[in-house]
Amino acid sequence: MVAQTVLRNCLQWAQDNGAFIDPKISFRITQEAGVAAFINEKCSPKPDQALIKVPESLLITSQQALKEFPQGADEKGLLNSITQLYLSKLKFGSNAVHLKSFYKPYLDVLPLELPQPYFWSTEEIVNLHGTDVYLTMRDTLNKLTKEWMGLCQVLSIEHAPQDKQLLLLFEEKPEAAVVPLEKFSAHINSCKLETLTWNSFAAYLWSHCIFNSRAFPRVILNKSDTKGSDLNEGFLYPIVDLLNHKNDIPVKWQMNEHNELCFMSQSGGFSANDELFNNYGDISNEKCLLNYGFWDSSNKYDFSRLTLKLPAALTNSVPIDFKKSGNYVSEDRETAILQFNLQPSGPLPAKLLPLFTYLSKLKSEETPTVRSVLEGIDQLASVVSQRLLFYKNFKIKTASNQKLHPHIVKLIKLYYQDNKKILNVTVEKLSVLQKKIFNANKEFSLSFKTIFKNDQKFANSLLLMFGAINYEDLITKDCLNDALLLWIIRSVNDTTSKQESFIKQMFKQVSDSIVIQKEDVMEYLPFYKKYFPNLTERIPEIYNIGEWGIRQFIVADTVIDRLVWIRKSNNEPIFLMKKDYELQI
Ligand SMILES: C[S@@+](CC[C@H](N)C(=O)[O-])C[C@H]1O[C@@H](n2cnc3c(N)ncnc32)[C@H](O)[C@@H]1O
Repeated sequence: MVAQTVLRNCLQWAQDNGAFIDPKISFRITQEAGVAAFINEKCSPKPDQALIKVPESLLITSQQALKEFPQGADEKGLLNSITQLYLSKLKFGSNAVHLKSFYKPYLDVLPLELPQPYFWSTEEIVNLHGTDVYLTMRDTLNKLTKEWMGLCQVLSIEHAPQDKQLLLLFEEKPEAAVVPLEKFSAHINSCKLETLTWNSFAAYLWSHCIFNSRAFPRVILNKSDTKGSDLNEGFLYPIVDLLNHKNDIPVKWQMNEHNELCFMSQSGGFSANDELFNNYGDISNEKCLLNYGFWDSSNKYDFSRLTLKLPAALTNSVPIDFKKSGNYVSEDRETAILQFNLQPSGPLPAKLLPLFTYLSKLKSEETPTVRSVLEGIDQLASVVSQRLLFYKNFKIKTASNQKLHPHIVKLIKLYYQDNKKILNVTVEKLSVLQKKIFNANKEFSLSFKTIFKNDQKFANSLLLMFGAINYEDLITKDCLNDALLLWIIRSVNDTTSKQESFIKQMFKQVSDSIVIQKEDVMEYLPFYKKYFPNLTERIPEIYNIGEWGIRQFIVADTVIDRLVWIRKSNNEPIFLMKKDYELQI
């Protein structure tokens, strides 16, 4: 944490060089969030009233960086990287560079020790294993190292001796291979921040994290040369970058006619001791953690990410453009990776249920049906529940002789807790949605439990056959499917009843179109012999009426595939009339 004097010197430096800081603001150092700005007395600044004005000459931009590294002038895509390298040089260059720098008071206020997880110890990072944050960090560090190596090459900068091992890791690996996160953390932790050399990877990582957590977009400078340039290009904005973040806070950054970049808060009124916040963008906790090193459990923009790895052919068969919907991450010949952000409140991600509905569609269903959507919800709930187990089972891992930083342990626990909460809510949402869809289509359904209750004659036959006294016994005795097959044939043979007509219709449809091979008959024969002719003789009032040939069973099995949805929550088979379901895709 920076010292009071360092903070005071920075504020003084800015004011001595033309910055304006409204006297109603004071900056203090807080335990939870480092430097923070507070309002001294009750006030209501007007929406266009600048509370802080910083002359352009105090900003650190790519222009200054290019003066230091003119070889990079043609590398338009590398401007942020070059500015970050420049910041490394300013902060960690030999004392002479640093001490002489105009920016010294500002550089001193930039904390050496950063809270972002890139600087956590290997023992702390192990606790992120299996999370999205872990994968993002690993991929970012791989990308960043390559970017830094390329930059050093373009700018003819020698590598620092302490990076030898790190460079070897990349030289030994084939281009596409990824270096594990633990290798990076071992390397980063072996570097002492106080004695970093400016051209080292750790210094570049520090700069990258400072830039990521403090830079502002160049477009706000309103420069004529901004047009057509990289929208991601950033610059450092001393003093205003001392403000902490809050989602939804309305703020404005604007250049005035005196070339001062102004900060306006549009929150309306403040009470004494209110914190004056900036708004870094409405960001999720994952971003808060990775880019800024903090977590806010009340964050309404939070989400839990659901990553799905599916066979590419399967995703391609679904008529949804995942690239357009922003769910698509990558694809090789065999696998497609899709991501969906599950939010604590609000609806499910738009394309998630359609995806699972299409994946649950039978060949015999040309379009999504009530059955496929109900089945899709079950499949999705099972995927979410599996992920939920991962978060639920988490326990902090630590080697007995290793002390983890209590603040980091708190962040890790919050990460798991809040992801768990979101996934729990999602499972609940899916269950409510499933009930809603089922109830809306109840008149087109027939539960086997009800059939069992109402058809006493048939239930008695099952008692004789399986010893099943009640419906639950069918499940425990593992004969539910056999009972279903027998009942379908009984119902088809019962020509007097007008009920269950959709089942009879489907039976006829399958029976008319099915081509039965010798192998099918062989497959069903043992099952058939188990019951026939025994049943015909013992219970002729059911099993000697109509047709009970092996063919009937083969057809009935297909009818089950097409019409029966087994409700996951209680394993109950329910006949659903084939009915289109309109999905919003
Ligand atoms: C742009 S700087 C703000 C000034 C910073 N507090 C400092 O000490 O220099 C961003 C950093 O401030 C801290 N920060 C910002 N907003 C925060 C918040 N709402 N809660 C906790 N820390 C926060 C994080 O460490 C973040 O990386």
